[in-house]
Amino acid sequence: MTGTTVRIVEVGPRDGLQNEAALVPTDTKVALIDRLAATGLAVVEAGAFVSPKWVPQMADTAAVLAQIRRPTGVSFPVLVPNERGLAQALAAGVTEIAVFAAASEAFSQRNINCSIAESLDRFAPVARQARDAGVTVRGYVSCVLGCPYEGAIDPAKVAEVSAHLLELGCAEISLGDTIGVGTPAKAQALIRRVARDVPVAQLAAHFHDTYGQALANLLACLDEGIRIIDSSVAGLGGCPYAKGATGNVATEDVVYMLEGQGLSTGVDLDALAAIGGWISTSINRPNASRAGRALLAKAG
Ligand SMILES: CC(C)(COP(=O)([O-])OP(=O)([O-])OC[C@H]1O[C@@H](n2cnc3c(N)ncnc32)[C@H](O)[C@@H]1OP(=O)([O-])[O-])[C@@H](O)C(=O)NCCC(=O)NCCSC(=O)C[C@@](C)(O)CC(=O)[O-]
Repeated sequence: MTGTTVRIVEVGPRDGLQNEAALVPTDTKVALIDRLAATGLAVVEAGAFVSPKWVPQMADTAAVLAQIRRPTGVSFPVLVPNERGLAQALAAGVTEIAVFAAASEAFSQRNINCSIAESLDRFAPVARQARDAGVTVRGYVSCVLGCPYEGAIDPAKVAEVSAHLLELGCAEISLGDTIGVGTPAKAQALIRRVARDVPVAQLAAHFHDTYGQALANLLACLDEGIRIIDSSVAGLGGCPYAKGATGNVATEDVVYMLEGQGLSTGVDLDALAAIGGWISTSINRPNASRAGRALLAKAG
């Protein structure tokens, strides 16, 4: 694996901040995204065109997109739940969107107020119109290793939803352990099952770190050929539907582990650690990155 490149999808400004109770000022979001985009990250998820009643924190996504610098080589995808969200995304000049489904019926209802089948029907015209406009589409599947309402999830269901998203034209499918309950053997079994229906090169691992298993799970996924990892600077985030659920695995921790394993990320870890420290202080939350805290302590 040494020398292999792993693409990191930074989801902090979206998945991380969407759960903050206090509204984060637009200027802070813009500064966060601009700083992240200067670290060597190729993808920084910038927001979501969802209902502001459901997720008030993402209500300023258009304003954020209007103000960020957009350096060449960095993409700034946004989440889109329906055609209305797509229209807003296209008006904002995005080049990449993500639709989001779940492998759990109960989670799908709570998150987007419809069944899995209804969500996939809803995404069909979204994906088609996006691709017609030259916009790349990513697909998320939530609850791939467990659901706060349904408990264990059958990997075959994850494979079925993932394959459907692929058929709709998603360029890649991100597998979300939304509540961070997975363990390495389960993560490995999941990837093996899903990879029977979706090429592993088109799969991303999106792990929350609630039970402290995310890095171990990622290693198991890397062994299975996964080369796209979602993570959140300073481990920002949580899940409104699962008490105690923490944010995504911290980007600093992922970069530290990958580079230590001889894998290449192209990301400036010291710069990332500084951003993690800054955003944690700015929004008054603990910095959840172990590597970030260690690097900041070392730097004095
Ligand atoms: C899907 C809906 C819209 C259905 O919501 P609904 O209430 O069933 O739909 P609706 O069509 O009846 O719309 C309700 C209201 O929202 C408005 N609306 C409708 N669409 C939009 C839009 N695009 N932008 C702005 N406003 C919108 C619409 O106009 C209406 O406003 P009202 O008439 O009541 O004033 C809603 O449930 C929703 O927005 N859900 C978003 C939930 C969300 O963002 N969750 C977090 C992201 S997923 C995630 O974090 C998991 C992930 C991806 O990270 C992976 C993992 O870790 O598992």
